[in-house]
Amino acid sequence: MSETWSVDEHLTDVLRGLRALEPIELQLLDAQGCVLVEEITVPASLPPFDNSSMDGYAVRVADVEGATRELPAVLSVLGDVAAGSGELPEVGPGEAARIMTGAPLPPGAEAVVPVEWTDGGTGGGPADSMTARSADPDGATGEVRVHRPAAAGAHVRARGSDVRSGTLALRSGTVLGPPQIGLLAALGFGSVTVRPQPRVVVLSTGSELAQPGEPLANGQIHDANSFVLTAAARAAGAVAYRVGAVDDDPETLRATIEDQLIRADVVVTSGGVSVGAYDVVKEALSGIDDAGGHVEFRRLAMQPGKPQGFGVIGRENTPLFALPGNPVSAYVSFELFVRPAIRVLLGREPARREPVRAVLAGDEKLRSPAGKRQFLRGAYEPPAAGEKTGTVRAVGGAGSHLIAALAQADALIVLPERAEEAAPGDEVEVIRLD
Ligand SMILES: Nc1nc2c(c(=O)[nH]1)N[C@H]1C(S)=C(S)[C@@H](COP(=O)(O)OP(=O)(O)OC[C@H]3O[C@@H](n4cnc5c(N)ncnc54)[C@H](O)[C@@H]3O)O[C@H]1N2
Ligand code: MOO
Repeated sequence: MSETWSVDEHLTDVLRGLRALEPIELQLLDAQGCVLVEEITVPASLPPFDNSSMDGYAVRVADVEGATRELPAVLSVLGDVAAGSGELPEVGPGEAARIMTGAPLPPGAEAVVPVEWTDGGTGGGPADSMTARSADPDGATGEVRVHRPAAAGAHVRARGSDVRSGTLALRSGTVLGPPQIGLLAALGFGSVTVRPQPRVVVLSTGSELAQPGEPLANGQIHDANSFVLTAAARAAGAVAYRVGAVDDDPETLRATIEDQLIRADVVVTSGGVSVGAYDVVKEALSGIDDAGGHVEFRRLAMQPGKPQGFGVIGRENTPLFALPGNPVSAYVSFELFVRPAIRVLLGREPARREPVRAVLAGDEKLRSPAGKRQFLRGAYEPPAAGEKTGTVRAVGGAGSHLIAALAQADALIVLPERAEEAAPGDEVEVIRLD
């Protein structure tokens, strides 16, 4: 491990061999966050039929022409048309049908007058609302007095006014968020063809690790990394499986990883990659596996996150990231290398987060080791009204064990290799973590 790689060289090497996952057909809700790989053409117009946008009365325009409170149009009510009604009355001259929002406009009717423009069939003043059918089963009989005229098409949502049959609803390459899933459902698609979410298996290593919720024996700490990395994988759009902590024993680790390969598009480990006598990941994965896979361990010119392992393992050449064990190092490494890899597998562009510029706030200089790219934790404030640049202040120090400060941060302050310090008021590069 004498050579040192830059952050950019490592990321390029990591992404070089990765391709988006092969498309599969998924049920709508399983496709959330996935990239669509087919053009969706509208099979049938939406709405599928002319329907009412108000609770009221479906009328003929000529019947309500000139109607006023003093001289109402008096129409005989044929009955109710509720949403979902399949059988519709024919509305003839002098007639009206009581109609609910979303119900099909019955033949003969040309407009809807809202119930508030009528006496609601009571013979009294203007109605506020209809009486529930359960309380007044005869509410849709007798006469209704209409107090205002309505133009043709008033309060009617025309067939195809949302989307027309045969037009393009969603382009291939669209990321399916809640509104797109809603549209697909409205169009009647139960499943779609997408690039699936990568399955990421996360395991941490270290005989000192205890499961959160369990008491600590002497020398033990709770396993934070398998949780932060699983959560980060989910936030990046993957399906993540947390295996938990494996003891510092190379045979156990090898066997655990092998068992997990069946459900992994990516494996992420934490810990055991530095130069100690118990650095189990390095020990278990150095060299070439039975299927010809190989994990390379490197030293990067960055802080935190100096020791890194990356390669492919098993028969499927599954990418494996061996991240350093310090919790901040593990998380920062994930954001810089694993997240872009997940985005590539998802087929999502851009794979990397675009950094933004921000003015360094606070009253202390930040220091950075020469020749290393440093990622300090920061709290970012977007630009104030009229400003172009936001501000960022450092949260906590540079130590890679400072997980409490990490939890207060929403950004990484990037100090480049050439910089040894940044002073308050300087413009710095920031990677936002939201
Ligand atoms: N002589 C040297 N020592 C170290 C070097 C070096 O260059 N020379 N590099 C340091 C750097 S930088 C890092 S980063 C770490 C990386 O160490 P490992 O990846 O081997 O990780 P461990 O030794 O297993 O653990 C490091 C640290 O993090 C704690 N840890 C580990 N896993 C978890 C977890 N799942 N949850 C919470 N905390 C965890 C662990 O207890 C250690 O304190 O090596 C330095 N040493
Ligand atoms: O690479 Mo280590 O992450 O500096 O603590």
